[in-house]
Amino acid sequence: MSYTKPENWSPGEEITLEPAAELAVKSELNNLILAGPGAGKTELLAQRACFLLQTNLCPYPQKILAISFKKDAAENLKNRVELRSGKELAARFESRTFDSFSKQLLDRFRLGLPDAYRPAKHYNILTSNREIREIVTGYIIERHPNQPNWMHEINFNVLFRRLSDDELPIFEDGEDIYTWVLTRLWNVMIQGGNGLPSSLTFPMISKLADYLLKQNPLIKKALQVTYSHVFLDEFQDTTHLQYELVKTIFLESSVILTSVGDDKQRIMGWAGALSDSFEQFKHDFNASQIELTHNHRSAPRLIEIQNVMAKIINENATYATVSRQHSDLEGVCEVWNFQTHLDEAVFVASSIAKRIQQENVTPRDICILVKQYEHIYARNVIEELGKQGVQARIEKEYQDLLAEECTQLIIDFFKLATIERTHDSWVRVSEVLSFVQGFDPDHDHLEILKMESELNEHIIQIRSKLDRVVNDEDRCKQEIENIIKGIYSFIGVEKFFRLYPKYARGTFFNQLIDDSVEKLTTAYMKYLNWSDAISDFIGLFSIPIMTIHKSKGLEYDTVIFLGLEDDAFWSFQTQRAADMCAFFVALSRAKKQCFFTFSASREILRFGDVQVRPQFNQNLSSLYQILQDANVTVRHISEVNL
Ligand SMILES: Nc1ncnc2c1ncn2[C@@H]1O[C@H](COP(=O)(O)OP(=O)(O)OP(=O)(O)O)[C@@H](O)[C@H]1O
Repeated sequence: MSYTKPENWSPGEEITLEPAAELAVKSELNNLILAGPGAGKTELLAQRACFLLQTNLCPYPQKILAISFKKDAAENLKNRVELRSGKELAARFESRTFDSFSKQLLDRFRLGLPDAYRPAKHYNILTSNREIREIVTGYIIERHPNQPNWMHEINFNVLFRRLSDDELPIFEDGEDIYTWVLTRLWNVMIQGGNGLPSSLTFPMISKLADYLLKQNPLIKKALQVTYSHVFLDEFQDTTHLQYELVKTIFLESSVILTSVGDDKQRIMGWAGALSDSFEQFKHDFNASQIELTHNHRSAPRLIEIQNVMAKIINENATYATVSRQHSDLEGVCEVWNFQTHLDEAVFVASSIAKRIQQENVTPRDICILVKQYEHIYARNVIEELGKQGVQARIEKEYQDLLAEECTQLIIDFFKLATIERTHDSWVRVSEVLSFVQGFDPDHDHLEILKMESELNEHIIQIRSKLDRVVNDEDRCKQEIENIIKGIYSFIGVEKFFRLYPKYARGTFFNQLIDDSVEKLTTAYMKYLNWSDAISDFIGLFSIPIMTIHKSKGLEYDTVIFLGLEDDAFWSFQTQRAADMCAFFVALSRAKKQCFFTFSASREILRFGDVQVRPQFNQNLSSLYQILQDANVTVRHISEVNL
């Protein structure tokens, strides 16, 4: 492998780094990089990874660890690095979510925990507080029926918080009822019994990983040697637990940390994001602060509005400047007012349809955002879009599945068997196969040629099977399932699991395969041709609909936010800062156009029922005032306009 000298390294073709970004890319110190939306924070991490790998400043065989919040963000970063530096170098770039990183630590080093805190090998993962409450009220009461009336003294919100906050091991303190419950809760969740499997939540997993590293300094040392550099993306949303784990592993080591973030996009406060993560990081890691000012994403008019909002969220916010790719007047932001959600649906759907038909915009360039309950807020818009021949889908049902390597591989095999020009898929599949087989691309030429010829054969077989799929849902599903099983037995499931150990545990892999089979069947039955079915599965034909939380880090030509109303922002009075940040995230996803709707009546969820209710914007009046001050047009759309 030949490496580039640091002084000769340059970023990719379309990328120009502002001086502060170049400094951050090449720095050999701990840095906190602060920048607004679209400033290229994620891009900067990708560039920095390429710089460190291509120059060998991350010296072989050491690795870079990048931690993101969402699976698709981690995947996106990994893909950008792979694209620029090739799979071989990118193999030393480990891009993960916090949850997957802490789970991997626990799974690998579980035996380093004392018995009392060692979960079963195949523990269950719980994702809701409701399940924990059931364990407390069911299992603990059953085992300790004679305890005093402690249930009445327990505030479950405090208990949930302390389950992830209290240091391990927990010591019972007679003065503190919570320690009594927590000791038993940890015990029953770790050991399981009476029909309950060993069960953990992700915060508990993080806590256990932290505990195990504190107990085993040698494992900690090994991690410090494994990684030369660590990246922390979206650092504004780091929780206390996550930050503790980072400190436990990397504080006072020679590992170089780069954190990037934007305090105006802090929208995970409800999930325990630290409010002073930037200050803590600078202090603990003696990190320098670097600020970026360009906005590479949005048109000038939108940046103008973002700048107004940014100052209100944080009076010290840096003024974002326009990157050169736009003309001065570009960018549209409007509020659309309707009498009913049905009027809203008709107008939104026809505006979208018009834009797609007349302006060369694809469904994937447009995004519909809501604050919560996508299926309620967007139901009528989806229906109206359908009438106009435009598909829209609730993206969370696909986002995680499509970000998985095992799903991407299935898509690549299907593309190779059904679509003609698929060079990228060929390269990806043959790279995975070489990796799985342990071939060295510089030396094992003959083996790779043989493998590629077998791959070709296998693809021909898949093609003939796909050609025979019939217009019968059950048989179609069965055939797709067989083809996918065939793909994994061709690759070698055990070997594939060694490359991605996350799939070897529990039923995760099987669930992903079942889900892919289900969704591919639905897509095929819709089009009865494979090229369209695959495009549909990966979402090319549909407008994505998601919550603001799910839209973090993403960007679209046009963003339409449905329901800028008091009911959607029900906590605005008590959580003004968090809701302003959420609004800012929505606004800043748009490259060219951003619309917010208000409807005087709409369907909302009330006491478990969907009901039509009048809507108001009094609680949001300060937000509307900001939009008015920024000269955002408010359009009243009546039946006449429809
Ligand atoms: N240096 C650059 N030159 C040109 N384009 C860039 C540069 N950096 C980023 N971009 C482009 O600008 C857009 C925004 O970049 P990116 O997603 O990295 O921003 P971000 O700061 O992470 O945004 P956010 O915080 O809003 O999620 C992307 O389309 C990216 O390709």
